[in-house]
Amino acid sequence: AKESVLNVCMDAKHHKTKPGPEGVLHGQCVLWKDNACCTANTSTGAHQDQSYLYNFNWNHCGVMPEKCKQHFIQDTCLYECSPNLGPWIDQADTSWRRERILNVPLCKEDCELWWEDCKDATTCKENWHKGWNWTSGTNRCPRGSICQPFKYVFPRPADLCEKIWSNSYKYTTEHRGGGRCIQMWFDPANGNPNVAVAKYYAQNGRDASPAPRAFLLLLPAALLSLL
Ligand SMILES: Nc1nc(=O)c2nc(CNc3ccc(C(=O)N[C@@H](CCC(=O)O)C(=O)O)cc3)cnc2[nH]1
Repeated sequence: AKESVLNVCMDAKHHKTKPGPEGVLHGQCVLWKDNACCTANTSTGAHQDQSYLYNFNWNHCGVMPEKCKQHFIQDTCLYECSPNLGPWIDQADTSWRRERILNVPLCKEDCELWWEDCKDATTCKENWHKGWNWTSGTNRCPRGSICQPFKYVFPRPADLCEKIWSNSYKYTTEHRGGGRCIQMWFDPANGNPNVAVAKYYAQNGRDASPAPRAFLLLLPAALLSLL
């Protein structure tokens, strides 16, 4: 098992160097207060429009509906606070972060509810990491782009979850509670379910998924049958 990827924080813009308890985390980030990569300040920023975190403007195509914004806040909390994303940490080497997350297997329900609650919100871009007009100090739609409902920009839930943050997430058909996918939302009364998910992927490889694994197990028999 690759223990080194368990209980770690990525080397990015606002992350702590090591996870640890935080007395108070704000609002939706409270789920991570027993063990977090974010500070209280970062958790507060996660809830603000155009916070100091990235000066990012959710309302770049009109006001983002509250039910949609909740998912973006939860995404920010997971991204900034989770100590269980180690198996998916990758080099980023951009101006604002050394490391990023890549292909975190997001639970089907979390992705689908995010899409459902945002399908009528509007945006002008598919990838929110790059290509904005920042001349005003916050991100505005670049020339030539048009504001459209999410359901046209991201026809399926997978398009939203995967494309919006440059493949931070991978859409999966794994279900919440099954221990094979990362949950953006969970009930902290039952502990953090993502601890076991990170452990599983640390042991089995971050690309572990039932179909390729079954294939790999059968591969020796298939090769022998050729002799
Ligand atoms: N799940 C998840 N994964 C992430 O990677 C993530 N990243 C952010 C950070 N968001 C952003 C968005 C834009 C810029 C930005 O400055 N974009 C510039 C290019 C900067 C560069 O690449 O050097 C631009 O061109 O718009 C920075 C951070 C927020 N939530 C996330 N949530």
